[in-house]
Amino acid sequence: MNQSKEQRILNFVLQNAVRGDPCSVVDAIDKYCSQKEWAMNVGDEKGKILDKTVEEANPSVALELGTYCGYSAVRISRLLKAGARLLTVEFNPEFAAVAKQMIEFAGVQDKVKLLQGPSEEIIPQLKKKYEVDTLDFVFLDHWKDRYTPDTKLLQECNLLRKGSILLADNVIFPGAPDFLNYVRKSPHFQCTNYPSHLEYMQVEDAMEKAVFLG
Ligand SMILES: O=C(c1ccccc1)c1ccc(O)c(O)c1[N+](=O)[O-]
Ligand SMILES: [Mg+2]
Repeated sequence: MNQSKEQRILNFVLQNAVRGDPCSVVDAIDKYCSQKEWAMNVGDEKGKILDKTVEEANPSVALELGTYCGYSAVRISRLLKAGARLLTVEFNPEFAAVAKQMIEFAGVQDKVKLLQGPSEEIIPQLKKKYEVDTLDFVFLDHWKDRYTPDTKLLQECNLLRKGSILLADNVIFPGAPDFLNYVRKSPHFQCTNYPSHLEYMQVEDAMEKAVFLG
């Protein structure tokens, strides 16, 4: 059966990266997706903004919405302190299967828990089923029309605490206008915009950081 683009990306990583070396996995994905086939990984330019925000948050518990092939899960988890964990949610089972192999090859499987299913079902389970108290960092990179409802759901489920940092990808392209409107108008968030470009393209994009104020 014909391979999917995501399987081709994984195969390139298996052939060209170093097992147990997360940076080599990130670099291999960026090499493939910039030279061979575009894919919706956050990429290296926005990835550097992600890195800085993860370092600022220094999370004990982080959540990612939108695993895709595992690029940002590997990128985030390589920066986590000992004992910290990343929960990453992917709706698409084919993407999740590729991401699982990507995470294991990178050697970060002990830091990362991959949850396959709809974010709106998984978020309400985080406290009881996944033993989360509150989230220190949340990376939003899934369907853009889910950013706002899932942010509201995180608040309703008491998963945010004073100082929790949300970072949203693609707020310019493809765009998340209702999310920008929501967090920028809310008295519960302090927002910062980081202009950048769509991964592997010369198209304007940006990331938005929203710090929960309690
Ligand atoms: O929505 C798309 C998209 C739309 C159409 C075709 C391909 C991708 C997209 C584009 C860049 C992203 O960084 C990203 O996270 C996404 N996404 O789906 O989550
Ligand atoms: Mg994205």
